[in-house]
Amino acid sequence: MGRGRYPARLKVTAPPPELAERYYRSWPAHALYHTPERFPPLSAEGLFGRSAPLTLEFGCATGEYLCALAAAQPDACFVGVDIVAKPLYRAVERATMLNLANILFLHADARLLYQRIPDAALATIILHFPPPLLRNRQRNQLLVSPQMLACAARALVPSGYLSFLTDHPDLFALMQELLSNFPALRARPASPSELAVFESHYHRRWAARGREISGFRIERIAEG
Ligand SMILES: C[S@@+](CC[C@H](N)C(=O)[O-])C[C@H]1O[C@@H](n2cnc3c(N)ncnc32)[C@H](O)[C@@H]1O
Repeated sequence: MGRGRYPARLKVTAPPPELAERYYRSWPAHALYHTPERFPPLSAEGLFGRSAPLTLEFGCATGEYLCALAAAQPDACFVGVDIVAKPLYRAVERATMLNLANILFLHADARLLYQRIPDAALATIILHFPPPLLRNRQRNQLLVSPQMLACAARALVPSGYLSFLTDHPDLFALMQELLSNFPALRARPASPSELAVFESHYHRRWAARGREISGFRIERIAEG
């Protein structure tokens, strides 16, 4: 079954400079790879200049889910990352309409960001409906990976958690298999309604197609 071309079809334009300055950063892959020290640490201090619980969404698309969280929790900070720019332009429109002061969108490859996240910088990581790139030639593009889990095990605060949802049974099984190598992370299967405060565009889309949606709540174990 096709996964759709929704972001490619979006009719949006790049935000004007004042809104880009407020809500949008672009961290190009070649610069992140060769000169990562040019970029600030991915933390509340580094990006917002304040100390606050930080939620990071890998693959946030149009920011629908993250903007709703940011509006509900004005004292916390939120960063949405996506490798495609167009949906992030829509995310900036949403943040502007809601006049949010606690959210940023980062145009970047999540896989190159792990190294920029300091230890214990994140309260929550959201990984909802990442693309199931399970063919051999796509495997190195997967966000469900040992590198992402190693990042979570180190970058989450103790008792912080990663919320993972997928409509793809093989991706769920892969996550389960990888988790067994991370004793610092305690995972339990969790229902979509426990993990998501509401259903995003993709959530609704896969549910409407009758796909079973499953997830894990993956917590960093607090040191004893
Ligand atoms: C199916 S959408 C899910 C959107 C959102 N999380 C939701 O729940 O509705 C997956 C998103 O992951 C993004 N993505 C895929 N690989 C990525 C990567 N390496 N880094 C950042 N974003 C990525 C895609 O561009 C796409 O917007």
